Amino acid sequence: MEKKKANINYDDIVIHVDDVSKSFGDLHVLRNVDVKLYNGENLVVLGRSGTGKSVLIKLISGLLTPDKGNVRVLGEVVNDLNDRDLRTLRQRIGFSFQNSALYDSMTVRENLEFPLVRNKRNLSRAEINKEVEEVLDGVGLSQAINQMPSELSGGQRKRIGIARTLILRPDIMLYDEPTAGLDPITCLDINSLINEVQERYNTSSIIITHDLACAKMVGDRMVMLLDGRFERQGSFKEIFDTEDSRVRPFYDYNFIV
Ligand SMILES: Nc1ncnc2c1ncn2[C@@H]1O[C@H](COP(=O)(O)OP(=O)(O)OP(=O)(O)O)[C@@H](O)[C@H]1O
Repeated sequence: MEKKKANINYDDIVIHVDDVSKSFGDLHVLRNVDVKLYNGENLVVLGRSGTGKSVLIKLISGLLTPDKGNVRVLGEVVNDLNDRDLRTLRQRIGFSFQNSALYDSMTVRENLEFPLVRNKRNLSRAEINKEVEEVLDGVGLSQAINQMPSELSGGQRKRIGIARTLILRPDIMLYDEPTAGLDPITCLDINSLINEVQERYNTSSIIITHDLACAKMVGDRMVMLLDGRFERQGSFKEIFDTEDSRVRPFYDYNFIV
């Protein structure tokens, strides 16, 4: 399923990982990596386990600093920011991670209120209710407002997790393996949601995935980490139009085996 053309502003670079290298001792994870995320774009990052995709996300969110090069996010050089400015910047980034679980003892409403109350302290009760209802509607789960997470399916919990991130109206969304562990129909559902979020909230997103159907459905552009570099960039077709033995197995495993 090909993706609908998105409204991308190629004059506005939202994230620029600019000639970045990162090593841990003798392990050279990223070598002179250069990648840009444009305003309104969904960028898919592919790569084998252990190639440095999480390291890339940690560099973008300021949890790691590069050995060389700069990471620019929303006009700020992340590696130059002090703790307070980094916290402010992180509020503009939504993280949808596999382990960003919901609080089991709270209802869906309470789960969604939590980041709002913590980050926007001066909101009235009516404003909080409005935000919660709007964002739940946005992920198609208005009816779940008073349910406990344990009463929801894996796909629904994932949707609520994304809603909890969206409630702070981030400019950027970072999705780490959004379809991992979900059945194919729920995967389709989550992929559609990622595209709906892009359209409705005008977000720019990085999606890390091993699921090529997901990559194809949500990605406006793809990059593949190979031996510490983004050697392959482009459309799905451009990435996989190769006999490179480091690349072919991704395609073959997803679509042929
Ligand atoms: N803080 C750290 N200290 C030492 N080594 C690290 C650290 N963080 C990551 N690494 C190493 O860097 C390499 C890349 O790790 P990373 O977690 O980015 O891989 P990944 O591509 O996200 O893998 P996966 O798809 O399995 O999640 C791994 O070999 C990992 O052990």
